[in-house]
Amino acid sequence: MASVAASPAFSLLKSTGATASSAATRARASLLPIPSSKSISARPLGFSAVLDSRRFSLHVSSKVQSVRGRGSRGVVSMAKKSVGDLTSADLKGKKVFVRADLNVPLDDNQTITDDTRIRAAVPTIKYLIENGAKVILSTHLGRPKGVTPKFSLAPLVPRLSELLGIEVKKADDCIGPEVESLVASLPEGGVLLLENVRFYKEEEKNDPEFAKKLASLADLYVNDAFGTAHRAHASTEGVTKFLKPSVAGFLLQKELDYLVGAVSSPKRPFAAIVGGSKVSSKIGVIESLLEKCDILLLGGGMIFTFYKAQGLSVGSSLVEEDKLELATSLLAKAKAKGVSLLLPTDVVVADKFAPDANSKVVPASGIEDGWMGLDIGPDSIKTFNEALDTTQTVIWNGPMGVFEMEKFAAGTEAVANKLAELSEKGVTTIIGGGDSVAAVEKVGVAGVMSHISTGGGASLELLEGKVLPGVIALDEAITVTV
Ligand SMILES: Nc1ncnc2c1ncn2[C@@H]1O[C@H](COP(=O)(O)OP(=O)(O)OP(=O)(O)O)[C@@H](O)[C@H]1O
Ligand SMILES: O=C(O)[C@H](O)COP(=O)(O)O
Repeated sequence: MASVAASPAFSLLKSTGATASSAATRARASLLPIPSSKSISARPLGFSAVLDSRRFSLHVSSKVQSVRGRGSRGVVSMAKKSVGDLTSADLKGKKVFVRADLNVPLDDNQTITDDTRIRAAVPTIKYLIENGAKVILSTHLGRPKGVTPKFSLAPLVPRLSELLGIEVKKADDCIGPEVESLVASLPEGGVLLLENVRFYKEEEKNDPEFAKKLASLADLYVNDAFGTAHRAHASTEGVTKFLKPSVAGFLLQKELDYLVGAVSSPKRPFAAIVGGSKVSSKIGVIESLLEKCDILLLGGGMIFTFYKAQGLSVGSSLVEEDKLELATSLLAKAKAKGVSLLLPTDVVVADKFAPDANSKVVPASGIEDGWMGLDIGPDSIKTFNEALDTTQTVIWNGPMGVFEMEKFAAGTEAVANKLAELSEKGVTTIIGGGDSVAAVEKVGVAGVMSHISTGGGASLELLEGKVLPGVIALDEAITVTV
Protein backbone atom coordinates (compact mmCIF):
# COMPACT_ATOMS: atom_id res chain seq x y z
CA MET A 1 0.00 0.00 0.00
CA ALA A 2 1.36 3.40 -0.92
CA SER A 3 0.61 6.36 1.28
CA VAL A 4 -0.05 9.84 0.04
CA ALA A 5 0.34 12.67 2.51
CA ALA A 6 -2.32 15.21 1.67
CA SER A 7 -1.64 17.56 4.58
CA PRO A 8 0.86 18.09 7.38
CA ALA A 9 -1.51 16.00 9.46
CA PHE A 10 -0.33 12.93 7.70
CA SER A 11 2.71 12.12 9.79
CA LEU A 12 0.69 12.27 12.99
CA LEU A 13 -2.10 10.20 11.56
CA LYS A 14 0.37 7.73 10.24
CA SER A 15 2.15 7.42 13.54
CA THR A 16 -1.05 6.70 15.40
CA GLY A 17 -2.71 4.68 12.67
CA ALA A 18 -5.71 6.20 10.95
CA THR A 19 -7.92 3.19 11.52
CA ALA A 20 -6.05 1.43 14.28
CA SER A 21 -7.03 1.33 17.92
CA SER A 22 -5.63 4.74 18.76
CA ALA A 23 -7.10 6.71 21.61
CA ALA A 24 -8.72 8.93 19.01
CA THR A 25 -10.42 6.06 17.32
CA ARG A 26 -11.54 4.58 20.61
CA ALA A 27 -12.82 7.91 21.83
CA ARG A 28 -14.73 8.49 18.63
CA ALA A 29 -16.06 4.99 18.45
CA SER A 30 -17.71 5.40 21.81
CA LEU A 31 -19.36 8.60 20.68
CA LEU A 32 -20.30 7.92 17.15
CA PRO A 33 -23.40 6.65 15.52
CA ILE A 34 -22.34 4.06 13.01
CA PRO A 35 -23.78 4.97 9.64
CA SER A 36 -26.07 2.28 8.35
CA SER A 37 -25.60 2.68 4.63
CA LYS A 38 -23.37 0.26 2.77
CA SER A 39 -21.38 2.92 1.09
CA ILE A 40 -20.72 6.48 2.11
CA SER A 41 -20.12 9.43 -0.08
CA ALA A 42 -17.85 12.11 1.27
CA ARG A 43 -17.43 15.51 -0.36
CA PRO A 44 -14.95 17.39 1.71
CA LEU A 45 -13.09 20.43 0.47
CA GLY A 46 -13.30 19.56 -3.18
CA PHE A 47 -12.39 15.96 -2.61
CA SER A 48 -14.84 13.11 -2.85
CA ALA A 49 -14.67 9.41 -2.31
CA VAL A 50 -16.89 6.40 -2.00
CA LEU A 51 -15.91 3.82 0.57
CA ASP A 52 -16.96 0.33 1.29
CA SER A 53 -18.22 0.27 4.84
CA ARG A 54 -16.41 -2.68 6.30
CA ARG A 55 -14.54 -0.88 8.99
CA PHE A 56 -14.84 2.78 9.63
CA SER A 57 -15.66 5.55 11.98
CA LEU A 58 -17.30 8.76 10.99
CA HIS A 59 -16.39 12.20 12.08
CA VAL A 60 -16.76 15.66 10.78
CA SER A 61 -15.48 19.14 10.47
CA SER A 62 -17.83 22.08 10.57
CA LYS A 63 -17.46 22.48 6.86
CA VAL A 64 -17.61 18.96 5.63
CA GLN A 65 -18.69 15.57 6.64
CA SER A 66 -15.66 13.40 6.89
CA VAL A 67 -15.24 9.72 6.75
CA ARG A 68 -12.35 7.80 8.12
CA GLY A 69 -12.32 4.20 7.22
CA ARG A 70 -10.83 1.17 5.59
CA GLY A 71 -12.69 -0.52 2.82
CA SER A 72 -11.74 -2.64 -0.14
CA ARG A 73 -10.72 0.51 -1.98
CA GLY A 74 -8.30 1.70 0.72
CA VAL A 75 -8.25 4.28 3.45
CA VAL A 76 -9.58 7.79 3.20
CA SER A 77 -9.52 10.14 6.12
CA MET A 78 -10.65 13.73 6.15
CA ALA A 79 -11.37 15.63 9.33
CA LYS A 80 -10.11 18.17 11.75
CA LYS A 81 -7.10 16.80 13.52
CA SER A 82 -7.97 15.65 17.03
CA VAL A 83 -6.05 15.69 20.29
CA GLY A 84 -6.50 11.93 20.27
CA ASP A 85 -4.31 11.81 17.17
CA LEU A 86 -1.45 13.01 19.37
CA THR A 87 0.42 10.32 21.28
CA SER A 88 2.61 10.60 24.34
CA ALA A 89 5.55 10.92 21.95
CA ASP A 90 3.94 14.10 20.64
CA LEU A 91 2.84 15.37 24.06
CA LYS A 92 5.33 14.40 26.75
CA GLY A 93 6.96 17.51 28.18
CA LYS A 94 5.14 19.73 25.68
CA LYS A 95 3.36 22.92 26.73
CA VAL A 96 -0.18 22.67 25.42
CA PHE A 97 -2.45 25.71 25.25
CA VAL A 98 -5.96 24.38 25.85
CA ARG A 99 -8.85 26.75 25.15
CA ALA A 100 -11.89 25.45 27.00
CA ASP A 101 -15.29 27.05 27.56
CA LEU A 102 -15.56 27.12 31.35
CA ASN A 103 -18.10 29.92 31.20
CA VAL A 104 -20.19 28.46 34.02
CA PRO A 105 -22.96 30.17 35.99
CA LEU A 106 -21.98 31.51 39.43
CA ASP A 107 -24.38 32.70 42.13
CA ASP A 108 -23.94 35.82 44.26
CA ASN A 109 -21.58 33.91 46.57
CA GLN A 110 -19.36 32.97 43.62
CA THR A 111 -20.50 29.36 43.89
CA ILE A 112 -20.77 27.36 40.67
CA THR A 113 -24.44 26.49 40.10
CA ASP A 114 -23.90 24.21 37.09
CA ASP A 115 -20.52 22.57 36.48
CA THR A 116 -21.49 20.83 33.21
CA ARG A 117 -18.97 22.76 31.15
CA ILE A 118 -16.14 21.99 33.58
CA ARG A 119 -16.98 18.29 33.57
CA ALA A 120 -17.20 18.33 29.77
CA ALA A 121 -13.66 19.74 29.54
CA VAL A 122 -12.14 17.02 31.72
CA PRO A 123 -11.54 14.21 29.15
CA THR A 124 -9.25 16.37 27.01
CA ILE A 125 -7.31 17.74 29.98
CA LYS A 126 -6.94 14.28 31.53
CA TYR A 127 -5.73 12.84 28.23
CA LEU A 128 -3.05 15.52 28.04
CA ILE A 129 -2.04 15.07 31.68
CA GLU A 130 -1.83 11.30 31.30
CA ASN A 131 0.42 11.75 28.30
CA GLY A 132 2.85 13.97 30.17
CA ALA A 133 1.85 17.33 28.70
CA LYS A 134 2.01 20.62 30.60
CA VAL A 135 -1.48 22.06 30.30
CA ILE A 136 -1.96 25.80 30.03
CA LEU A 137 -5.71 26.15 30.40
CA SER A 138 -7.55 29.20 29.12
CA THR A 139 -11.19 30.28 29.16
CA HIS A 140 -13.42 33.31 29.38
CA LEU A 141 -16.05 33.82 32.06
CA GLY A 142 -18.93 36.17 31.37
CA ARG A 143 -18.57 39.34 29.36
CA PRO A 144 -16.27 41.54 31.46
CA LYS A 145 -15.22 44.97 30.33
CA GLY A 146 -11.62 45.00 31.47
CA VAL A 147 -10.36 43.40 34.70
CA THR A 148 -13.46 42.67 36.82
CA PRO A 149 -12.97 40.73 40.09
CA LYS A 150 -16.40 39.12 39.94
CA PHE A 151 -15.37 37.47 36.66
CA SER A 152 -12.13 36.07 38.07
CA LEU A 153 -11.61 32.36 37.48
CA ALA A 154 -10.58 31.74 41.11
CA PRO A 155 -13.93 30.05 42.00
CA LEU A 156 -13.32 27.44 39.31
CA VAL A 157 -10.04 26.15 40.72
CA PRO A 158 -11.33 23.87 43.52
CA ARG A 159 -13.85 22.09 41.26
CA LEU A 160 -11.31 21.71 38.46
CA SER A 161 -8.76 20.28 40.89
CA GLU A 162 -11.33 17.90 42.31
CA LEU A 163 -12.43 16.62 38.90
CA LEU A 164 -8.87 16.25 37.60
CA GLY A 165 -7.53 14.75 40.81
CA ILE A 166 -4.57 17.14 40.89
CA GLU A 167 -3.89 20.56 42.34
CA VAL A 168 -4.59 23.06 39.56
CA LYS A 169 -2.47 26.24 39.78
CA LYS A 170 -3.93 29.57 38.80
CA ALA A 171 -2.21 32.60 37.31
CA ASP A 172 -3.45 36.13 38.04
CA ASP A 173 -3.07 37.10 34.41
CA CYS A 174 -3.15 35.32 31.07
CA ILE A 175 -0.01 36.82 29.52
CA GLY A 176 3.15 38.45 30.83
CA PRO A 177 6.22 37.63 32.92
CA GLU A 178 4.38 36.19 35.93
CA VAL A 179 2.53 33.76 33.68
CA GLU A 180 5.72 32.88 31.83
CA SER A 181 7.48 31.97 35.05
CA LEU A 182 4.53 29.86 36.23
CA VAL A 183 4.57 28.05 32.88
CA ALA A 184 8.33 27.49 33.22
CA SER A 185 7.82 25.79 36.58
CA LEU A 186 4.87 23.69 35.44
CA PRO A 187 5.68 19.98 35.80
CA GLU A 188 4.74 17.32 33.26
CA GLY A 189 1.11 16.43 33.93
CA GLY A 190 0.52 19.79 35.63
CA VAL A 191 -2.29 22.25 34.87
CA LEU A 192 -2.05 26.04 35.02
CA LEU A 193 -5.32 27.94 34.71
CA LEU A 194 -4.80 31.36 33.14
CA GLU A 195 -6.94 34.26 34.35
CA ASN A 196 -10.05 35.25 32.35
CA VAL A 197 -8.83 35.85 28.82
CA ARG A 198 -11.58 38.46 28.28
CA PHE A 199 -9.95 40.76 30.84
CA TYR A 200 -8.08 41.94 27.73
CA LYS A 201 -10.24 43.69 25.13
CA GLU A 202 -7.78 42.34 22.56
CA GLU A 203 -9.28 38.88 23.05
CA GLU A 204 -12.64 39.66 21.47
CA LYS A 205 -10.95 41.87 18.86
CA ASN A 206 -8.89 38.87 17.82
CA ASP A 207 -5.83 41.10 18.06
CA PRO A 208 -2.88 39.32 16.40
CA GLU A 209 -0.30 40.69 18.86
CA PHE A 210 -2.36 39.44 21.80
CA ALA A 211 -2.87 36.07 20.11
CA LYS A 212 0.88 35.88 19.57
CA LYS A 213 1.52 36.55 23.26
CA LEU A 214 -0.90 33.80 24.28
CA ALA A 215 0.61 31.44 21.74
CA SER A 216 4.16 32.20 22.91
CA LEU A 217 3.37 30.38 26.17
CA ALA A 218 2.95 27.01 24.47
CA ASP A 219 4.19 24.52 21.89
CA LEU A 220 0.84 23.40 20.53
CA TYR A 221 -2.86 24.23 20.68
CA VAL A 222 -6.00 22.32 21.53
CA ASN A 223 -9.39 23.95 21.09
CA ASP A 224 -12.06 22.26 23.21
CA ALA A 225 -14.21 25.38 23.66
CA PHE A 226 -17.23 24.35 21.62
CA GLY A 227 -19.46 26.93 23.32
CA THR A 228 -17.18 29.70 22.03
CA ALA A 229 -16.26 28.16 18.67
CA HIS A 230 -18.61 30.59 16.88
CA ARG A 231 -16.47 33.50 18.08
CA ALA A 232 -13.37 34.48 16.11
CA HIS A 233 -11.41 35.55 19.17
CA ALA A 234 -7.68 35.58 19.87
CA SER A 235 -7.77 32.45 22.03
CA THR A 236 -10.17 30.54 19.76
CA GLU A 237 -8.95 31.52 16.31
CA GLY A 238 -6.02 33.93 16.43
CA VAL A 239 -3.63 31.59 18.25
CA THR A 240 -3.93 28.92 15.56
CA LYS A 241 -1.83 31.13 13.29
CA PHE A 242 1.08 30.82 15.70
CA LEU A 243 0.78 27.30 17.10
CA LYS A 244 1.15 24.09 15.13
CA PRO A 245 -0.38 21.67 15.42
CA SER A 246 -3.72 23.21 16.34
CA VAL A 247 -6.15 20.42 17.02
CA ALA A 248 -9.68 19.75 18.27
CA GLY A 249 -10.32 18.52 21.81
CA PHE A 250 -12.57 15.55 22.54
CA LEU A 251 -15.56 17.72 23.49
CA LEU A 252 -15.34 19.82 20.34
CA GLN A 253 -15.05 16.64 18.30
CA LYS A 254 -18.07 15.09 20.02
CA GLU A 255 -20.20 18.17 19.46
CA LEU A 256 -19.28 18.13 15.77
CA ASP A 257 -19.86 14.41 15.51
CA TYR A 258 -23.42 14.84 16.71
CA LEU A 259 -24.47 18.31 15.58
CA VAL A 260 -23.01 17.88 12.11
CA GLY A 261 -22.29 14.17 11.65
CA ALA A 262 -25.43 12.57 13.05
CA VAL A 263 -27.54 15.36 11.56
CA SER A 264 -25.99 15.07 8.08
CA SER A 265 -25.97 11.28 7.97
CA PRO A 266 -28.81 10.37 10.32
CA LYS A 267 -30.24 6.97 10.96
CA ARG A 268 -33.69 7.45 9.44
CA PRO A 269 -36.42 8.36 9.96
CA PHE A 270 -34.91 11.57 11.27
CA ALA A 271 -37.09 14.04 13.19
CA ALA A 272 -36.27 17.59 14.18
CA ILE A 273 -38.19 19.34 16.93
CA VAL A 274 -37.86 23.10 16.88
CA GLY A 275 -39.40 25.39 19.46
CA GLY A 276 -38.47 28.53 21.33
CA SER A 277 -39.90 31.97 21.30
CA LYS A 278 -39.61 33.42 17.82
CA VAL A 279 -39.52 32.06 14.31
CA SER A 280 -37.09 34.84 13.36
CA SER A 281 -34.37 33.38 15.59
CA LYS A 282 -34.85 29.89 14.19
CA ILE A 283 -35.27 30.55 10.44
CA GLY A 284 -31.76 29.36 9.64
CA VAL A 285 -32.13 26.24 11.75
CA ILE A 286 -35.52 25.33 10.26
CA GLU A 287 -34.32 25.91 6.70
CA SER A 288 -31.20 23.87 7.25
CA LEU A 289 -33.03 21.00 8.98
CA LEU A 290 -35.69 20.93 6.24
CA GLU A 291 -32.92 19.81 3.90
CA LYS A 292 -32.12 16.83 6.10
CA CYS A 293 -35.04 15.65 8.18
CA ASP A 294 -38.05 13.47 7.42
CA ILE A 295 -40.29 14.89 10.12
CA LEU A 296 -40.34 18.43 11.52
CA LEU A 297 -42.29 19.15 14.71
CA LEU A 298 -42.81 22.80 15.58
CA GLY A 299 -43.74 24.18 18.98
CA GLY A 300 -43.14 27.20 21.21
CA GLY A 301 -44.04 30.81 20.54
CA MET A 302 -43.21 30.58 16.84
CA ILE A 303 -46.26 28.44 15.99
CA PHE A 304 -48.61 31.41 16.22
CA THR A 305 -46.90 33.10 13.29
CA PHE A 306 -47.55 29.89 11.32
CA TYR A 307 -51.18 29.80 12.52
CA LYS A 308 -51.77 33.41 11.54
CA ALA A 309 -50.15 32.81 8.15
CA GLN A 310 -52.75 30.09 7.66
CA GLY A 311 -55.56 32.49 8.51
CA LEU A 312 -56.20 31.35 12.09
CA SER A 313 -56.96 33.75 14.95
CA VAL A 314 -54.19 33.81 17.54
CA GLY A 315 -55.59 36.18 20.19
CA SER A 316 -52.74 37.91 22.00
CA SER A 317 -50.21 35.14 21.33
CA LEU A 318 -46.68 36.01 20.25
CA VAL A 319 -46.75 36.78 16.52
CA GLU A 320 -44.14 38.21 14.21
CA GLU A 321 -46.23 40.06 11.65
CA ASP A 322 -43.27 40.56 9.34
CA LYS A 323 -42.61 36.82 9.19
CA LEU A 324 -46.02 35.66 7.95
CA GLU A 325 -44.81 35.22 4.39
CA LEU A 326 -41.75 33.44 5.60
CA ALA A 327 -43.91 31.01 7.59
CA THR A 328 -45.99 30.31 4.48
CA SER A 329 -42.87 29.70 2.42
CA LEU A 330 -41.43 27.34 5.05
CA LEU A 331 -44.65 25.31 4.98
CA ALA A 332 -44.46 25.18 1.18
CA LYS A 333 -40.81 24.21 1.29
CA ALA A 334 -41.53 21.34 3.68
CA LYS A 335 -44.27 20.10 1.36
CA ALA A 336 -42.01 20.34 -1.69
CA LYS A 337 -39.29 18.40 0.08
CA GLY A 338 -41.65 15.71 1.31
CA VAL A 339 -40.95 16.59 4.94
CA SER A 340 -43.81 15.81 7.27
CA LEU A 341 -44.19 19.14 9.10
CA LEU A 342 -46.47 18.94 12.13
CA LEU A 343 -47.88 22.00 13.84
CA PRO A 344 -49.66 21.52 17.18
CA THR A 345 -53.39 20.89 16.72
CA ASP A 346 -54.28 22.22 20.18
CA VAL A 347 -52.74 24.69 22.59
CA VAL A 348 -52.85 25.72 26.22
CA VAL A 349 -54.02 29.32 26.33
CA ALA A 350 -53.80 31.78 29.22
CA ASP A 351 -55.46 35.08 30.02
CA LYS A 352 -52.12 36.65 30.96
CA PHE A 353 -48.41 35.89 30.78
CA ALA A 354 -48.04 34.82 34.41
CA PRO A 355 -47.66 31.65 36.48
CA ASP A 356 -51.06 32.20 38.08
CA ALA A 357 -52.92 32.91 34.85
CA ASN A 358 -56.24 31.24 34.12
CA SER A 359 -55.62 28.62 31.47
CA LYS A 360 -57.50 26.17 29.26
CA VAL A 361 -56.88 23.87 26.32
CA VAL A 362 -58.34 24.90 22.97
CA PRO A 363 -57.98 23.65 19.40
CA ALA A 364 -55.53 25.57 17.22
CA SER A 365 -58.50 27.12 15.46
CA GLY A 366 -60.14 28.20 18.73
CA ILE A 367 -57.89 30.88 20.25
CA GLU A 368 -60.14 33.73 21.36
CA ASP A 369 -59.28 37.40 21.68
CA GLY A 370 -57.63 38.18 25.00
CA TRP A 371 -56.02 34.73 25.27
CA MET A 372 -52.46 33.78 24.44
CA GLY A 373 -51.01 30.36 23.61
CA LEU A 374 -48.28 29.38 26.04
CA ASP A 375 -47.91 25.63 25.49
CA ILE A 376 -48.86 22.85 23.12
CA GLY A 377 -51.94 20.85 24.14
CA PRO A 378 -52.47 17.16 25.03
CA ASP A 379 -53.65 16.10 21.55
CA SER A 380 -50.52 17.63 20.04
CA ILE A 381 -48.35 15.81 22.60
CA LYS A 382 -50.01 12.55 21.58
CA THR A 383 -49.51 13.23 17.86
CA PHE A 384 -45.90 14.33 18.39
CA ASN A 385 -45.21 11.19 20.46
CA GLU A 386 -46.65 8.96 17.75
CA ALA A 387 -44.50 10.66 15.13
CA LEU A 388 -41.41 10.37 17.34
CA ASP A 389 -42.09 6.66 17.89
CA THR A 390 -41.25 6.04 14.23
CA THR A 391 -37.83 7.70 14.36
CA GLN A 392 -34.21 6.58 14.67
CA THR A 393 -32.65 10.02 15.14
CA VAL A 394 -34.14 13.08 16.83
CA ILE A 395 -32.67 16.52 17.30
CA TRP A 396 -34.40 19.03 19.58
CA ASN A 397 -33.85 22.77 19.86
CA GLY A 398 -36.17 25.08 21.76
CA PRO A 399 -38.95 24.48 24.31
CA MET A 400 -42.56 23.74 23.33
CA GLY A 401 -43.97 26.35 25.69
CA VAL A 402 -43.19 28.70 28.53
CA PHE A 403 -41.72 25.82 30.51
CA GLU A 404 -40.38 28.15 33.19
CA MET A 405 -43.99 28.36 34.46
CA GLU A 406 -45.35 25.06 35.77
CA LYS A 407 -48.75 25.54 34.11
CA PHE A 408 -47.16 25.73 30.68
CA ALA A 409 -44.38 23.15 31.05
CA ALA A 410 -46.27 19.96 30.10
CA GLY A 411 -45.47 20.06 26.37
CA THR A 412 -41.76 20.60 26.90
CA GLU A 413 -41.59 17.98 29.65
CA ALA A 414 -43.47 15.49 27.47
CA VAL A 415 -40.91 15.92 24.69
CA ALA A 416 -38.05 15.51 27.19
CA ASN A 417 -39.59 12.31 28.57
CA LYS A 418 -40.33 10.94 25.10
CA LEU A 419 -36.76 11.52 23.98
CA ALA A 420 -35.48 9.81 27.13
CA GLU A 421 -37.68 6.80 26.39
CA LEU A 422 -36.52 6.68 22.76
CA SER A 423 -32.90 7.08 23.77
CA GLU A 424 -33.17 4.06 26.01
CA LYS A 425 -34.48 2.11 23.00
CA GLY A 426 -31.40 3.03 20.97
CA VAL A 427 -32.67 6.08 19.09
CA THR A 428 -30.02 8.77 18.69
CA THR A 429 -31.25 11.79 20.66
CA ILE A 430 -29.49 15.13 20.39
CA ILE A 431 -30.34 18.17 22.46
CA GLY A 432 -29.13 21.20 20.58
CA GLY A 433 -28.30 23.65 23.34
CA GLY A 434 -30.08 26.58 24.95
CA ASP A 435 -33.33 26.22 26.86
CA SER A 436 -34.02 22.67 25.69
CA VAL A 437 -30.98 21.60 27.69
CA ALA A 438 -32.37 23.35 30.76
CA ALA A 439 -35.69 21.56 30.19
CA VAL A 440 -34.05 18.15 29.90
CA GLU A 441 -32.12 18.82 33.08
CA LYS A 442 -35.24 20.03 34.88
CA VAL A 443 -37.02 16.78 34.00
CA GLY A 444 -33.98 14.81 35.19
CA VAL A 445 -33.40 12.88 31.96
CA ALA A 446 -30.19 14.54 30.78
CA GLY A 447 -28.15 11.43 31.55
CA VAL A 448 -29.88 9.20 29.01
CA MET A 449 -29.69 11.42 25.94
CA SER A 450 -27.15 10.53 23.25
CA HIS A 451 -25.77 14.05 23.24
CA ILE A 452 -26.48 17.28 25.05
CA SER A 453 -24.71 20.23 23.54
CA THR A 454 -22.64 22.50 25.78
CA GLY A 455 -23.09 25.36 23.32
CA GLY A 456 -26.06 27.69 22.92
CA GLY A 457 -25.14 30.13 20.15
CA ALA A 458 -22.50 27.77 18.76
CA SER A 459 -24.93 24.86 18.42
CA LEU A 460 -27.52 27.08 16.73
CA GLU A 461 -24.95 28.33 14.24
CA LEU A 462 -23.80 24.80 13.55
CA LEU A 463 -27.37 23.61 13.01
CA GLU A 464 -27.85 26.51 10.62
CA GLY A 465 -24.98 25.05 8.63
CA LYS A 466 -22.59 27.89 9.42
CA VAL A 467 -18.86 27.42 9.59
CA LEU A 468 -17.50 28.07 13.08
CA PRO A 469 -14.29 30.14 13.08
CA GLY A 470 -12.83 28.25 16.03
CA VAL A 471 -13.24 24.99 14.16
CA ILE A 472 -12.28 25.98 10.65
CA ALA A 473 -8.98 27.41 11.94
CA LEU A 474 -7.83 23.99 13.19
CA ASP A 475 -5.54 21.75 11.20
CA GLU A 476 -7.05 19.41 8.68
CA ALA A 477 -6.28 15.76 8.99
CA ILE A 478 -6.42 14.42 5.48
CA THR A 479 -4.87 11.15 4.58
CA VAL A 480 -5.30 9.10 1.48
CA THR A 481 -3.84 5.62 1.41
CA VAL A 482 -4.30 3.60 -1.76
N1 LIG B 1 -45.84 30.15 23.43
C1 LIG B 1 -44.84 30.90 23.87
N2 LIG B 1 -45.00 32.22 24.05
C2 LIG B 1 -44.00 32.98 24.51
N3 LIG B 1 -42.77 32.51 24.81
C3 LIG B 1 -42.57 31.21 24.64
C4 LIG B 1 -43.59 30.34 24.17
N4 LIG B 1 -43.08 29.10 24.10
C5 LIG B 1 -41.81 29.17 24.53
N5 LIG B 1 -41.50 30.42 24.86
C6 LIG B 1 -40.24 30.90 25.44
O1 LIG B 1 -39.18 30.74 24.55
C7 LIG B 1 -37.99 30.84 25.30
C8 LIG B 1 -36.89 30.07 24.62
O2 LIG B 1 -36.76 30.54 23.32
P1 LIG B 1 -35.37 30.55 22.55
O3 LIG B 1 -35.66 30.98 21.17
O4 LIG B 1 -34.38 31.31 23.36
O5 LIG B 1 -35.05 29.00 22.54
P2 LIG B 1 -33.71 28.27 22.92
O6 LIG B 1 -33.84 26.84 22.72
O7 LIG B 1 -33.30 28.67 24.27
O8 LIG B 1 -32.73 28.81 21.84
P3 LIG B 1 -31.22 29.22 22.05
O9 LIG B 1 -30.42 27.98 21.81
O10 LIG B 1 -31.05 30.28 21.03
O11 LIG B 1 -31.05 29.77 23.46
C9 LIG B 1 -38.31 30.30 26.66
O12 LIG B 1 -37.95 31.27 27.62
C10 LIG B 1 -39.81 30.10 26.63
O13 LIG B 1 -40.46 30.57 27.78
O1 LIG C 1 -22.11 30.85 27.09
C1 LIG C 1 -21.83 30.86 25.88
O2 LIG C 1 -22.71 30.77 25.00
C2 LIG C 1 -20.40 30.87 25.48
O3 LIG C 1 -19.55 30.76 26.57
C3 LIG C 1 -20.08 32.09 24.65
O4 LIG C 1 -20.23 33.22 25.42
P1 LIG C 1 -20.47 34.63 24.71
O5 LIG C 1 -21.85 34.58 24.11
O6 LIG C 1 -20.32 35.65 25.79
O7 LIG C 1 -19.43 34.77 23.64
